[in-house]
Amino acid sequence: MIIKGNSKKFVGEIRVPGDKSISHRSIMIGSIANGHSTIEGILMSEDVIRTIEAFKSMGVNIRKDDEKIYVEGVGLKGLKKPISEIYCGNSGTTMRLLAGILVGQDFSSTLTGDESLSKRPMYRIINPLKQMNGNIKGRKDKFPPLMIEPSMNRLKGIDYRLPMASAQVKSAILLATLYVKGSTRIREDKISRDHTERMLNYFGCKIVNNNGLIYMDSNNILTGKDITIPGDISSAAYFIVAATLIKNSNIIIRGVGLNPTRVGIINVLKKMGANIRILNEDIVNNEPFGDIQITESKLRGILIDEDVIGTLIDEIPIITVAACFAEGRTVIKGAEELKYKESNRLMTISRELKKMGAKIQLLSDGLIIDGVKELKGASLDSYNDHRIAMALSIAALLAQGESKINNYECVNISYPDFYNTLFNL
Ligand SMILES: O=C(O)C1=C[C@@H](OP(=O)(O)O)[C@@H](O)[C@H](O)C1
Ligand SMILES: C=C(OP(=O)(O)O)C(=O)O
Repeated sequence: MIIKGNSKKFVGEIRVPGDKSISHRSIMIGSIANGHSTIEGILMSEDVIRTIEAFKSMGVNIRKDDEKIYVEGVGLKGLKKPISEIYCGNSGTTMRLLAGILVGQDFSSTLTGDESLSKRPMYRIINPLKQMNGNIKGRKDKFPPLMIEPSMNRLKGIDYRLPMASAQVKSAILLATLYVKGSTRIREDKISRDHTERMLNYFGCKIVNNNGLIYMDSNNILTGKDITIPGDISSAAYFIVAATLIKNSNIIIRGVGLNPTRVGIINVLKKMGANIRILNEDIVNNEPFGDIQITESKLRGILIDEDVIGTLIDEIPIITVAACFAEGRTVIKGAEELKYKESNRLMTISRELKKMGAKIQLLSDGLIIDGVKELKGASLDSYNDHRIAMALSIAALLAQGESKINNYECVNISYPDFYNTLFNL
């Protein structure tokens, strides 16, 4: 993909596709609920398609027409043994959350992934699921594939302190709790997204998240529901940063999810000096959403520390791009989790932006970014990581001269329409 720099103003209204985290959960929870669920606004990207295919392979009837997805929930115990391994592709969310559901089934299953997912850490879910009496193993007990055997109705609740801020680990435990005797208590010291808690609650489950202390009872019955999925703030993030930095820009992004555990990008950019307004706030199926208006503004460097990292974890590559154009120094700390994503994002984003003239120091748990006057076009690589490809594309638009983004097709993982929306703007 060739991108010419020096982009002219962004003006207009856009929508971004449905939230990826909520899309995965709508299929998973809809499939194991009793009765029909209708889902509007789902993200049809490679990661979410992996989740849809996984549940289809376990006998769930999932149909799509132009606008909606119809899921015939089979109930907690209604899934069937898949005829082969379940391939989770590039999707950590698919593998980790699905493992939580599968430890509660009466059949054995194997979860595999692509080259990137096969290197991502799984001990973080294997450990708590084993403590719950789940019968789950990984390669060297740490990596995919995951092999799961029936636990013979021996699953029990757990009292667990999350060792890292991870919604995927928390969600695997909560989904397994649907199949246990007793109750589960999870303590999270740092915020992670709470879509699972919100959706389980919406489907009728007894669950509370009180400032990071989550309590869930067993013996829940889930009932199918209608779900509308708000736009993905992680996808909106690229346009929010672009409109902030491109002269005379003024855009509105309609219908974006504004869950407080996800709006770190907005809080941080505002603190850096961005002109961002939230309009028309509302709530749908327990999830807040609204419109975001962004006008061009000057940014200054700030400290982004570990307390907020969980609320903007997937946005750090694009925040790093914003920081390159801010006045002064931006320090990102407590972001070690970025090393365990589709690529080591601390390393990949800093390495590629440096090719454009960025001033970035790599720390063991973050980055120090000194603002520069300009970036220059370069030949860049995404490392097959969708968030890196999109962040670099915005950097390329803002740079002087032309850039080439190699391996840009990975945007299909979370945002197949990314380049269409970008070039229309
Ligand atoms: O639960 C989810 O939907 C996700 C949680 C986050 O991962 P971790 O739980 O590993 O932090 C995030 O990076 C990922 O894109 C989606
Ligand atoms: C890390 C991500 O997703 P996952 O963990 O589901 O692969 C992401 O979308 O940036």
